Formats: sequence, C-alpha cells, structure tokens
Amino acid sequence: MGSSMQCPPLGFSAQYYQVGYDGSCVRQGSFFEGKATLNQGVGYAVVLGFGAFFAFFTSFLVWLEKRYVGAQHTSEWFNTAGRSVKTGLIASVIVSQWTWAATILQSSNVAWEYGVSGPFWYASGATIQVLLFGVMAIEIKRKAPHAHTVCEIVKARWGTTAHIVFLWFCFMTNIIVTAMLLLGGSAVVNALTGVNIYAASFLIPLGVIVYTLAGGLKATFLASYIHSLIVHVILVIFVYLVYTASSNLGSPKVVYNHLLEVASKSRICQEPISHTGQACGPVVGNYGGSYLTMLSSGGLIFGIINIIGNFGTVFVDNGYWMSAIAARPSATHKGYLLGGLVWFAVPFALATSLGLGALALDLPLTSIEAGRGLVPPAIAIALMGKTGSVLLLTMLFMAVTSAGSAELIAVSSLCTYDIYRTYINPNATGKQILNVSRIVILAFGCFMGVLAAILNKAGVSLGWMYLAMGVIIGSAVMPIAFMLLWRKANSSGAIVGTIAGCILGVITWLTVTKVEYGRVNLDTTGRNAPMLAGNLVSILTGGVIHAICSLLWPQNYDWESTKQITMVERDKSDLPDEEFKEEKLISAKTWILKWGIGFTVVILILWPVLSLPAKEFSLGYFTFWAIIAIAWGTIGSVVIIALPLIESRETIKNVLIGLLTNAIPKEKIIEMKSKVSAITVAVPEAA
Ligand SMILES: NC(N)=O
Repeated sequence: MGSSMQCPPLGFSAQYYQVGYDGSCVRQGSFFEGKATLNQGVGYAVVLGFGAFFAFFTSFLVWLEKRYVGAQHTSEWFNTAGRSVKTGLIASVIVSQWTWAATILQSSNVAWEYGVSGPFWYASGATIQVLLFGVMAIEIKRKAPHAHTVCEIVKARWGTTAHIVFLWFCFMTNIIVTAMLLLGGSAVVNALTGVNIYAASFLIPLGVIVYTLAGGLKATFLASYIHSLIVHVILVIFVYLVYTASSNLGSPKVVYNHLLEVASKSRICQEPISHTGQACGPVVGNYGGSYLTMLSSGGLIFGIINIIGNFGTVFVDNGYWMSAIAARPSATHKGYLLGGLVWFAVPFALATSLGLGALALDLPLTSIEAGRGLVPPAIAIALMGKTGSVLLLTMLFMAVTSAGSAELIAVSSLCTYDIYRTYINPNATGKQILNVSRIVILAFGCFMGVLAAILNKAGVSLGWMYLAMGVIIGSAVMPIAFMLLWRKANSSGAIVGTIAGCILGVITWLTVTKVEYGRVNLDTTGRNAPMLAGNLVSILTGGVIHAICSLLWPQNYDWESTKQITMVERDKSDLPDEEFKEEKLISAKTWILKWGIGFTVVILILWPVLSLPAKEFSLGYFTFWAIIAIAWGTIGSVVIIALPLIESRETIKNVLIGLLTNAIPKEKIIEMKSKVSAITVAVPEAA
C-alpha cells in the first residue's frame, strides 16, 4: 500500500484522521474545532475562584505578618516590601513575575514552528536580560537607595521632559505585557472551557485586581512563591509525562522517531491528508527540513527578535526595578542570577516537552491555533484528557495572576510616585499614597480588561504581540541602562534616541512588510523579516543616538540627585548598616558582572555554537538534550521550592508558634511597650 493510501499516514495518531467517502485520508481541520473539553462552570470557577482564593490567601498572609512578625503596613511597605526581601524569595518572585502566559504558550508555539531550536532560543533569549539586570539592581542600591520607581531616577537625573518620555515607555511596556497575559489567558480559557473569550478577557483581570488590592508588593511576593511552586510542580509532571510516562510518547526515542517521521521529505501534505497551516513535512529554513536541528534560520531570527523584545520588557518594566528595590542589598544580585537560571527551565523544559510532543503526536493544530498559544493545551488534552486541561489551566492561571499582579503594582507605583506625588501632591501623606495606589490598581485592571477584549476582537494574537513588543519599547533599553551605568549619558540624547528609535523602528517594520509582501495587515506585519528589521532598528537607533549625543555633550553626572530621592514614611528596617557599605555593594557588582556575563556567554553563544556541528541530531544527541531539559526543570523546581522555605525558617517557625499558642513575639511586645511609654512621656495625661 502506498503512503498516500495509509490512514493515518504515519501509523499513529489515528484519532485525528478519518477515511472520506471517496476513500481518501482526511486530516481533522483543526485540533479544537470549537469544542471544549471542560465545561463553562470550570472556566468561571477558575477565572473567578483563583482570584478570590488568592485575595483571601494574601489577606491572611498580611494579617500573619502584621501580627506575628511585626510588619508595619505603611505605603512604603505596600510599594517596596520593606526593601529587605531575601535571595530565595527574590528569585521566586523573579521567576513568577517573568513566567508569563507567553512563557508557557508561545515557547511551545516556536517549538511547534521550528523544532528544538525554538524552546532553546525562547529560554536563552529571555534569560540573559534577568541575569544582566542583576547589575542594574545593585546600581540602584548604590546610586538611588530610596527610589520607588525607575522613573523617579530618570527625573532626578535628567529632568521633567525625560521623565515624561520614559513614563510613557514604561506604561507602554506594562500595557503590552498585561495585554499578552490576557490574550494568552483568554484564548486558553476559551479553548478549554468554552467561556466566551470577551467575558474571559474582562473577568481575568478582575481576580488579579482583587488579589493585588488585598496585598501590595510584599503579600504578592509571598503569594508568588505559591504560584511558582504550583507552576513548577505541573511543569515537572508534564516533562516527565512526555519523556518517561506517557503511553503515546514516553521516551526520548519515541519522540525522536516521530519527529523524524512528521518532517519526512516523503510525507504527502496535500489536501485533504493535511490542510494549509498545519505542521506537515520538512520545515522551511531548517537543516534537512528537520525539527531536530539548531541549524534553523526561523529559530535564529525568532531568537534575535526575542532577545531585543525581552530587553525591553525587563529593563523598561518598572516591575523589575521594584523587585530590585524590594530586595535586601546583600540578596539582590544572587536573587536575580538564581531567578534567571531557574526561569530558563520553564520555557526550555516545558516547550521541549509540550511543543515537540505536539509535533511528535502529529496533532492537527493550525497555525492560527498555535499563534493564539494553544499548543500546550492541545498536547495536555492529547496526553491526559480532562486532567491535562485542568493542570494546564491551573498552571496558566498561576502565571497570569502573579505576572499580572506585578504589572498592576508596577503601574500603580508609577502613577502614585511619578504622577501624583511628583506633579499633583508633592506633600502626599502615606495614607494618600496608599489610596491612590489602590485606585490605580482598580482603574488599570479594568482598562486592561477592555483593551484585551478590543485586541481579541481585532484578531491580535499572543504570538504577534510577542514579536512586536521590541519594536515599540526596544529604543528605551540602552538609554535606561546608560542612566545608571554611564556618567556621561545625557538627557537630550536619551529623549531623542528613545523617541526616534521607536518611530524609525515602526517605519522600518511597516516598510519592510509592504516591500516584502505588498500589503500591510496583521498577518504580514507578524512575519519574521519585518519584525526582525523593526526590532533591530528600534533598539540600535535608541542606543546609538544616545551614545553619540552623550559623547558630544557629556553630562558628567555624580548621582547626587538620585541619592536625594526621599521616602514617604521612614521604614522600620532592621537591616544592619553593613548591608549598605560601598565596598560590599562593589564586590556584589563584581560578582554579578562575572557570573551574569559568564552565564550569558554560555547560554547565548557557547551552547548554540557547540550544537551546530551536530547538524541533524542523532538519537543519542537528542536524548542528551532531553535529559538536560528534564534535569534543569527538576533541579530548578527543587531549588525554587526549597530555598525560600529554608531562608525563612525562623519566620515560619515564629508564625507557626504564634498560630498554635496565640502568642505574639517578644520583640513585638517590647516594641509596643516602648511606643506606649514614648506616648506617656510626651503626653503625661495619657498615662
Ligand atoms: N517572560 C517571557 N519572555 O516569557
């Protein structure tokens, strides 16, 4: 029997093919076909229930911390978490803040498009920014120790015009990231449960708002540990399922053999045995058309776009500055390095399992489904049915909730400190700051719900947005880095470079689209060549213009005005002065420079270069690759789950003793007594 007559054509995944009336083999038109595996009740329970549960949970954590640890809940606490968070929790926060819907969904989409190189470029191209941001995090401690936001530092150094420009770019970053969270979240909720996509777009932020309002930064930090824990447990389940336990796949060897077959040159891909937009046969741009190679032009182009876009979404996202501000000085650099290395496993291990698994099972996904982020839900269903759907939905919701709440707090602190306190009420009290923070969280969350519904209506996909982000915000990356790293960097160069880079980036993007494809629409603007050109022009123009202006008219800045940024209320900080010593901070900077740059060279240059000679991976090479993914996923998960617990064992012990005996810690009683005696001395009649 000829291969054209076989049905299914590859001898596996028969459920996605059927024999037509004329005897031809017909592939299913799409994976989901508008059918949901879970009912709408589950969808609404997840969308509303998780938000409500975490709102309750964070309120409980806040209460515990107040009662048994003695935290004072000032506006400083709400927005900076007391600036004393330790390495393990900072790493866990970084991982949960950086684990977007896209990390879970888009990474598997690029695995589905380009094969093994997709997850690798997704992971490495978005890890190095976190590692390198560790340098900025230390510089904040040295040069702007009392700042609340990145834009406060911009204003202190470069004045009002630069402040307004960078505020705009920071807001754009928060809007883009939140939009991606909601686009991915709503698409998956809709596909898995049938909840209306517009209802999902609007309801998802509601849960995040409630949860964020309840806690502020510190409580969301604590809850983000729970988010990280759940994400990593489910990640490990999926990875082991694909490579060791599933009856359909279950070993690197089966995945490898299936990947060879689905991309085979002899495979017939005409209608109706396959349909336009479905994965079938050799991959254009890959060595030998194989999914099993790092020699992939599409994968490499995606990698470059990914690096640029993610520099934008780390360096221009106030959320990362806030995490750095919240970190204890001696923990900052280690937290960022550890967070980056653990996070690498999330897209790498997950997409190497789910994305390649979807290809290996020859799932009838279309490019539209994949672009909407539906590769992981499809394979979760294929491997585990309803259980897989629930696990995937839970994992995605953890990502959307914690990253979404970080974005809400980032926007709220920009609005309170950079607009309200700077331009409207410079003498704002802590109470006023807290009120404005909460109003902004509510307003921005609602605004994003509406925006996500509009974007869904316009047909904007997660994949499109992910590639476009660097064009829009990339130009601000180098000026923002220069701000803390280069004394010559001047204000006019930062303003002109950032604005011109963005405008030229967009013009280049659209022009290349028009020249290459003859028309400009969502489909053509989302292709690799225009995206690459736009991203490169945006980031390079921003940096080059700023560098040239600064060399011609250097500022020679001494960081005195950034050191003068003030706090609203004095924080109760039990950090020893030792923590802020310049020698300690300089040695932390040397450490993060060495390790941050070292790991960047390894994962961005050495690893891909060393994997090129393998051309098309042999079975042994692919098995080794899969083992690295499994091991990195497992070790990363153990570290991120165990370290925060180990570091906080004293606090946990105090809280547990307090809960069991209802005793309030001695230090807190002493503190309360000293307050009472201070009042008695000041106001004798109070005695
Ligand atoms: N955070 C990202 N780029 O997944």
